[in-house]
Amino acid sequence: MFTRKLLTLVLVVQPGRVLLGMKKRGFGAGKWNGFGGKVNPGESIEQAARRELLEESGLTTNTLEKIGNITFEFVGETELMDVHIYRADEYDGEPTESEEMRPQWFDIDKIPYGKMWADDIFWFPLMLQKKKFLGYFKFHGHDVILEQKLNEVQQL
Ligand SMILES: Nc1nc(NC2CC2)cc(N2CCOCC2)n1
Repeated sequence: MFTRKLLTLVLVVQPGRVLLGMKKRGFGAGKWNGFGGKVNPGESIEQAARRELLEESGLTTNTLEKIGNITFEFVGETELMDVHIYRADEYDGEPTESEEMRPQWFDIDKIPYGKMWADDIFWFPLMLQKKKFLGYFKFHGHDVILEQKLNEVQQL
């Protein structure tokens, strides 16, 4: 009944601040988010995460740590989004605007949750505490969460 679309999301975190990108087009345009997107055939999820990070922000990293997996359902749609979330605590390069994303550093206490996907305010605190989590969010449209589950786990 449901198919799954594999997607990636990378959050680059430094002491006291996190790098977000303003999505300039496509899915989630107008929202701040981490860097990520689709997994191509023949690519591992981690390789896709690294590729999207480089394409969208100009950064590479040696320290990609898997920290979460969230499944998203949209009422009336049969394709679930299976988002694999990573944290990078170190990076190489300079944040660079791309066609997709305009990167900007945010102090941890000034994360613009009102201009991000509605789920982020729930799991960002776990991500920032380096906790690992599994989640499920049921959306009505792009703004209303009808149901949610979020559990900390010891391993992913
Ligand atoms: N932060 C975040 N929240 C999402 N919520 C679901 C849309 C309701 C999706 C998403 N991404 C999906 C697209 O690929 C990048 C990550 N990233």
